[in-house]
Amino acid sequence: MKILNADQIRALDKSTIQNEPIAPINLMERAALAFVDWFVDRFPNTTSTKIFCGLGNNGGDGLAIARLLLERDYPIDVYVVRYAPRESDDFMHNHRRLKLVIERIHYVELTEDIPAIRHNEVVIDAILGSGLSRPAEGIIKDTIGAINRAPATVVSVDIASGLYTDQANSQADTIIEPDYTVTFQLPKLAFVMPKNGRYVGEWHLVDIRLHKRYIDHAPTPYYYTQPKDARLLLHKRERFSNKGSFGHALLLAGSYGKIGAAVLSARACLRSGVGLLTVHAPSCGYTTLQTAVPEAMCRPDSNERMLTGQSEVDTPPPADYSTVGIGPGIGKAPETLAMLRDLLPTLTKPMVVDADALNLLSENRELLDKLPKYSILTPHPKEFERLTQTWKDDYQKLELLRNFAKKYKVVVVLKGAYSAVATPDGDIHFNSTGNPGLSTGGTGDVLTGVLTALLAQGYDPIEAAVLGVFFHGLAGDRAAEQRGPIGMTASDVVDALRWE
Ligand SMILES: NC(=O)C1=CN([C@@H]2O[C@H](COP(=O)(O)OP(=O)(O)OC[C@H]3O[C@@H](n4cnc5c(N)ncnc54)[C@H](O)[C@@H]3O)[C@@H](O)[C@H]2O)[C@H](O)CC1
Ligand SMILES: [K+]
Repeated sequence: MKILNADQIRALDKSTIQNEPIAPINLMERAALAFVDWFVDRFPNTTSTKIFCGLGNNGGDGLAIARLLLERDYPIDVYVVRYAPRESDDFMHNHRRLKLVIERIHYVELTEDIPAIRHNEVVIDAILGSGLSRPAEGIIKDTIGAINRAPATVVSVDIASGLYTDQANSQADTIIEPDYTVTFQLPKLAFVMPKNGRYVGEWHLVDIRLHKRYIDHAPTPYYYTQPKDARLLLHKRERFSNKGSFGHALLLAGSYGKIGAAVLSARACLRSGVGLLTVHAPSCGYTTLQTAVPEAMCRPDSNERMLTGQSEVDTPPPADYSTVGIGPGIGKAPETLAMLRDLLPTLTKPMVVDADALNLLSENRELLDKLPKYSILTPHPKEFERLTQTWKDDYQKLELLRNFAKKYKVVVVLKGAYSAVATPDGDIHFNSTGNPGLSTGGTGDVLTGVLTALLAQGYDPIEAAVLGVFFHGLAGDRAAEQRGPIGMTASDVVDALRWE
């Protein structure tokens, strides 16, 4: 699913109006109806509801919503926040229509006009929408503040008033903090910015049948991965295939005290469909690995405690494996750095690089150019900051992410809420699965095993990253359902992995 910017959403409106064709006021009516269908499913018509309307089309939506809820016998109070001398045409049209069916419309011009809001009420926020062009000031700011301080449930129409659709707000901006945002047709970039969580709440899409051809042709680097997008990427398994058909992966993982990371990534790799797996780990981990992950072959490093790459067990060189995954629990010993330095020039196929392997790259940046093209890097924000620089906001972070992926021709999975998959051609795919329970030790090791398995099976690296992040997050959601987000562990995520 595409994510369009504010200008494109405006152009999409126009294109729908021209090509359907449909009168603007009827598109507004369609949007209002879609919102009301969502609303009546969640709030009974005994719910005391206050609708705050601005003077633009977001406000126009609010007036139409008020009229439609009144027709459904909801106890509605309407407050028009009169912040400017001019109203939009569609606002005026709905203003006239509403006055015919409602006893009284309240006008908020001074702070004393702002009503008290009770805890059992629902506030519908239709003050400012995607047309926000400057921070909320004056009576709008005061009204937003009052709504945020109130103990009511808040539902924002299209986007929280005061939140920019596709650019950073400043810390000082006053923005509605909704429990829900009901937006039209496509998600907004603001919704997948981790720092905006409190200004979005739980967001829902309602379809208002905007012009599909415009959407299909609209250029954007931003995408939102939905279940159907991910499932389309899944390779079907042929009946008569053998383990050789699904690749032989090599995982370089573990150090003294962190053999568990190697166990988790190995188990996840096997749970993600790899044909064969060899784990190269320090010899202290040999018995553990052979016991905990009997399905994996183990190549013990000559060093007891850390990876040097040497082993008395003779196996093919890393380049002969379908894919190499490196990083979980490896530490940053000089011997391990030396192994990485020797390893990279020998590899041409995309690999998976995680955790301390990323940190070693940050500290030895000349190695970045040695990465096989289209390798998948899986930093969490701190590791990404070390690879690049600090950023002032989520939007600058996206630019850093896109530039890094393009510069080194790698796929970067920036883990976190709405994990972002940045591709060498400058696209970013935001993930739709996962939950805060995944921020528990070891889930990154699990993702490394998942991605290594997908590359070993021949998935295109971009597809592997989008697919792997999706199903890893889905397994996290299942684990949270079974154990709760607090009690779940990375092992639960491995056990919850399912590929269908
Ligand atoms: N396709 C869709 O998504 C549809 C969306 N609809 C609704 O239309 C709004 C966008 O309408 P627009 O008039 O462009 O923007 P606003 O309603 O937000 O109007 C704001 C209005 O006020 C001015 N303004 C901007 N920032 C401020 C500010 N900080 N203080 C005061 N005034 C401000 C600006 O000049 C604008 O004109 C969208 O959100 C949906 O709710 C359609 O109804 C249906 C299709
Ligand atoms: K709004």
